[in-house]
Amino acid sequence: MLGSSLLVVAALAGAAAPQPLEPLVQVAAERVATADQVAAAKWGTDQPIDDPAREQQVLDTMAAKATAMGVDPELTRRVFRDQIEANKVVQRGLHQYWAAHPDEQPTERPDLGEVRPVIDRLNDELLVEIRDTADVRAHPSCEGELTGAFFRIGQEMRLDPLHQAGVGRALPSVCD
Ligand SMILES: C=C(O[C@@H]1C=C(C(=O)O)C=C[C@H]1O)C(=O)O
Repeated sequence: MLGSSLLVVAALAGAAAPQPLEPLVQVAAERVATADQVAAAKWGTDQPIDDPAREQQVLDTMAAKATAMGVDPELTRRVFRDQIEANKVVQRGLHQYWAAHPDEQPTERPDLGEVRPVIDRLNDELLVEIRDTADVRAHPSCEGELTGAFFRIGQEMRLDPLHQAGVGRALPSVCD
């Protein structure tokens, strides 16, 4: 009897505590990772990193979807503004790196028209996470949870410093 209780306690102690913001940070990191493809699509073309029309479309689309899902559209705009800035941090970093290291420039040019639907899908996933984390985002422990998730996901995905910086830029509006 005592033995089996101890086993239960040991199992509970070993089980990872739920980390409610990790899925959100994971999606943000996957979105940041798309910057590699976007940067390669634009490299060597006259297509600028900043595309204000596309940004407006992302913000308006996600705000409308948020409203339909009962999520605050202004919060949604802030969070997605940060995702966009984060993506551009990584694109700029890569363009600077490639300019300085010609050997490492991309040898193929992805089609931006194929990358953007991937970003659209991640946008939808992120909005679901925003909706599903309302309680933890409003809690005083949010910043601590977020910092922990930021470092764990960075390690799990083996992010390099540029991408880790990108994910950091994606997160300031997450906690209420
Ligand atoms: C990712 C792109 O580059 C920039 C970043 C965007 C984003 O993160 O959604 C949107 C437009 C561009 O300013 C892109 O052009 O699609």
